[in-house]
Amino acid sequence: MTVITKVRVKDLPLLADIGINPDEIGRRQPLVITVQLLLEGGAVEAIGETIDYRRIVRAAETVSQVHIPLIETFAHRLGMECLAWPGVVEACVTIDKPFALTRGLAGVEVTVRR
Ligand SMILES: Nc1nc2c(c(=O)[nH]1)N=C([C@H](O)[C@@H](O)CO)CN2
Repeated sequence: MTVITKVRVKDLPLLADIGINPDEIGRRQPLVITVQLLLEGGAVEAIGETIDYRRIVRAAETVSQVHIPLIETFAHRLGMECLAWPGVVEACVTIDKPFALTRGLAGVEVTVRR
């Protein structure tokens, strides 16, 4: 039997100093972030055998503290941080930037894998 465990934080709203345009530097804009982590190992019976999803929120908040030009870079940095945690073999980070376009919703998805 195979057990596949994924831990997810979905649609986390976050303010970040993000953007390639000069007027986007030094101010914070809303992002909506979803992170899904794939864990190795079997059935989870205790919090110590998984990733506390509050840790994902804290990591996203930490990445949002510095200016990052591209949402791809933000997603990659957050994914790499999560991948360094015990038992995480894959991190998929989706970021939407709700006010980037006057029409449509801009977003990216970055997956990093061990
Ligand atoms: N693929 C991307 N395209 C663009 C990004 C981005 O992060 N990834 N960012 C911008 C600007 O910062 C935009 O949000 C405002 O003009 C443009 N294109």
